[in-house]
This record gives sequence, C-alpha cells and structure tokens, in this order.
Amino acid sequence: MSNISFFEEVNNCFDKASRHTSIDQGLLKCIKVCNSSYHVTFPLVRDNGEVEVVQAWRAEHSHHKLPTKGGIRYSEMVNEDEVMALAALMTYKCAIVDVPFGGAKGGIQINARQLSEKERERLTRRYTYELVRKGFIGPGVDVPAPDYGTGEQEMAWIVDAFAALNPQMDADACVTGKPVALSGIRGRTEATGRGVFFGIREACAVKEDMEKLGLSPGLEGKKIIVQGLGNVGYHSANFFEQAGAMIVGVMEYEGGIYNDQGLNLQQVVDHRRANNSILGFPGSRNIEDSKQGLELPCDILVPAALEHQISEENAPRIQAKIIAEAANGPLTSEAHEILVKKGVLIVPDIYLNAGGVTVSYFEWLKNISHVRFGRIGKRFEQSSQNSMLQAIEMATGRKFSEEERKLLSKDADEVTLVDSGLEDTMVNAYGEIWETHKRHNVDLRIASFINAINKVAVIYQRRGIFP
Ligand SMILES: NC(=O)c1ccc[n+]([C@@H]2O[C@H](COP(=O)([O-])OP(=O)(O)OC[C@H]3O[C@@H](n4cnc5c(N)ncnc54)[C@H](O)[C@@H]3O)[C@@H](O)[C@H]2O)c1
Repeated sequence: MSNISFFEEVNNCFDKASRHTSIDQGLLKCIKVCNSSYHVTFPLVRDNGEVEVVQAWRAEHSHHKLPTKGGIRYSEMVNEDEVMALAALMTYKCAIVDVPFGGAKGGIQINARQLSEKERERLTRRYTYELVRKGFIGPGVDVPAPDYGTGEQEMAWIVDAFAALNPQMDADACVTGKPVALSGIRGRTEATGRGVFFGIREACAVKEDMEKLGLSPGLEGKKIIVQGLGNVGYHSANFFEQAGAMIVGVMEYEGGIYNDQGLNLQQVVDHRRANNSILGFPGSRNIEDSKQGLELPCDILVPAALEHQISEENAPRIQAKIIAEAANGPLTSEAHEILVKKGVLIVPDIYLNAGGVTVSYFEWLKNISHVRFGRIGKRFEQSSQNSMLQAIEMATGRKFSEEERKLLSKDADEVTLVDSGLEDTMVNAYGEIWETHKRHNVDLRIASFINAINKVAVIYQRRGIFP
C-alpha cells in the first residue's frame, strides 16, 4: 500500500509535470490546491426503522471555470482525501479534453449494494438537499454526474429533489447522466467506456510504440483482462470485443474468470445475472482472489473498479503490456514507476476516462439551451438559431466557441453527434499528449498533466487574482 495519500499522489504528478512548464510558482500553488470541500453527516432511516448516520463530501477543486463538474460515488471506502484527489483529477481531465468546467467530486461513505431502492432514494434526496443548502450544486455552480456505485436513477432523484427545492430555477442542467426521458442525452451511459475504447485504439495505432512492446498495431486479436464489470468496465469491454479484441479475463468483487481463448462478454453478463456471480462461467477457470487475476497473461489490462488496485506489491507480477486506466487512480505512484521501468505502456486515467465528462458537457449544453439535437435544424431557420444562441450567451455570460455553435445548430442525429464529438475529442487529446510525451521525453501521465496545467494556467493568468 502506498504510504502517501491519493491527493498527495495527484499532487506529486502535478509537481513532476510543472517542472516542464515555465509557470510561476505562486500560480502553480493556486492551481494545485482544492478550493473548497464540504463534509456533512446526516441520518438515513433504514427500511426496518433503524437510523444510520452517514458521512458525505463534495469537493470543488478549481473554480477557474464554472460550473465545476464531477461524479458522485457511493462507496464504503470514500473519504475526504479521496474526494479531493478525484476532484483535482477532474480539473485536469476537463482541461485535457477542452471541456470548459472546473473539477469537483462527491461521495457518500456507504455500501450501496446493501441498500434497498427506497433507502438509496432517501439517501440521494437527502444528500441533494445538503448540497443545495450549502450551494454545492446548480446548473452554473457545480454539476454532479454518476460515478462508482451510482447511475442514471440516482441522477433522476437528484434533479427531482433539486427542482423541488428550487422551484424558480431551471433544474435540468443541475446534474448530468440523467435518463434520456429526463433530458439526458443518448450515448452518455456508455460514453466513458467508449472513450476508453477510442483512447486505447489511438495508443495501439502508434506503430513505434507497438513495436517497442512487441505487439502488432491495432486492436484485432489483442487479449484483454477487465477488472470491474460495471458501467465503465462493461462498456469498454463491449467496444473492445466489437473491434475484434478478445476478452480473456473478467475480475469482479466476488472473484474472477479466465479463459486464454476468449470469453463471450454478453454470455458472461447473462451468467452473472442468473447466478449472482461470474464464477462458474462455462469453459472458464475460476480465480478465487480476483486481484490475483490482474497478474494473468494478457496484452491489455483494464482496471475499471477502484483506485490503488495495483501497488508496489503486485506491480512486479503484472504481465500486461498496456494498462488502460479506465478507473481513476488504479495504480499507486510506486506501481506506476515499477511498470514504466518494465516498459509497460500506461494510458492514464486523466485522459482515458474523460469520455464521460465530455458527453456530460454535451448533455449540459443541451439542457441549458433547451434544444433537442437532431431537430433544431429542422425547426428553426438559421437566423432564429443564431438569436437563440446569442440569448443563451447573454443569459449565461459565456461565449460559445465555433465548435459548440456547430454542435448546437447542426441538423444531425443525437447519437451521431455525441459519438463523433467524443471520438474527435479523444483522438485530438491523444495526439496532443503524445506530442508532449515526445517533446519532453516523459511518460504519458506526466505529458497529460503538462498539457492540463498549461491549459488551466492560461485561464488563471488572464483572470488575475481577486481583489
Ligand atoms: N461512470 C463514469 O462515467 C465514470 C467516468 C470516469 C471515471 N469513472 C471511474 O471508473 C471507475 C468505475 O466506475 P463505474 O461508474 O464503472 O462504477 P460501477 O459502480 O458502475 O462499477 C464498478 C464495478 O467494479 C466492481 N468492483 C468493485 N470492487 C471490485 C474489486 N475489488 N475487484 C473487482 N471488481 C470490483 C463492482 O462490482 C462494479 O461492477 C471508478 O474509478 C470511477 O471513478 C467512472
């Protein structure tokens, strides 16, 4: 286990990367700190009448752009340091993919698997109330999204509670990752996994990098182990499988399964649903300790569960040649160093799982502008589109870029728009990171941080310091 905290780990990467920039020390300090963090305890009435007191947090790492943006996780392990670290990663992630938000993150310390639906609903609504009370949620202030242990149902309860508590406000844009029927956007559920797929596809397309690893370019035939078959893990695995890669291992909290000749993902999901466990999947080998399953042979390892899954203890035994950091912080800094020395290609979280926030940004744009992508071109003449966009700019005080204007005006199907917008974003960002990695002779994580710090610093510089 790492002896420094998660937030310290993030800041160590920041420090290493900032040495490759020419930014003033004072400004670097402003960027690095977490601007505000809210810790709250509140009661939850369980279905049997017992009262439990739960702890929850929301951290807003950087107010250089508003709203701040970041998921909410329900996990027994969550604490203030973790939430601040994840909020900081959100700041850098948004910058890397040019999403104009600051970073935030929220968490409730609870095992969501042990809650009934009614209990989850009460918990979510009360947490929303606490955030509203302190001004830690709102369409132009701080906009949550799903993360570990939460999904679109929680987002639906949040928007409903927010609307009830703020009857004068336009509530839809207070949270993203909502069901499509509640002003969500098609493609958001699978967006993070799709982004992971695009990022790894880009990494595998670089011939010189693949040659160094002794791999052929492309995804076809690559053997993949996935840890965590939740939102991010399942969807990334699905896209990899569709692209001709082979899922050879799946590791879940109850154990893992492995078959060197490949597993059929949909059959694994059906088996898990029917048996409440992935263990015993026909034709596969059971792995009792799923963490050990990460050490099995494969080309690409996709940790998509929680942080610190690979530490200095198990890193030396990892056989994968590429690590796709679908989860946030799955490697400790010691593990990262060991694996980079071994020549493993690590595609870092702050870039790789940015697909979720990218599509969340599209959803938020759709909500604040009250448009249905795919229809607007048919319903409005160009002139009324322009005046509507101007009205939004005046109301929100922000200027849309040419790209955003196109996105809001184009007469295209929502899924196509979202997917192509996501693909462009992931492809461009990988190109920028790869160039920085070459120019400064640093690994992809440090290269990603350099790009993020430079982009955030420009905004701090132009705004200056109040008063
Ligand atoms: N959901 C998003 O859009 C999103 C966006 C960016 C990053 N992330 C990150 O991706 C990671 C996963 O998030 P998610 O939304 O997919 O969560 P999720 O709750 O949908 O899925 C997590 C999965 O991991 C499994 N799991 C838990 N502990 C495990 C263990 N010890 N070993 C193996 N499997 C285990 C769970 O059973 C679950 O199936 C988190 O680090 C999160 O911060 C999520």
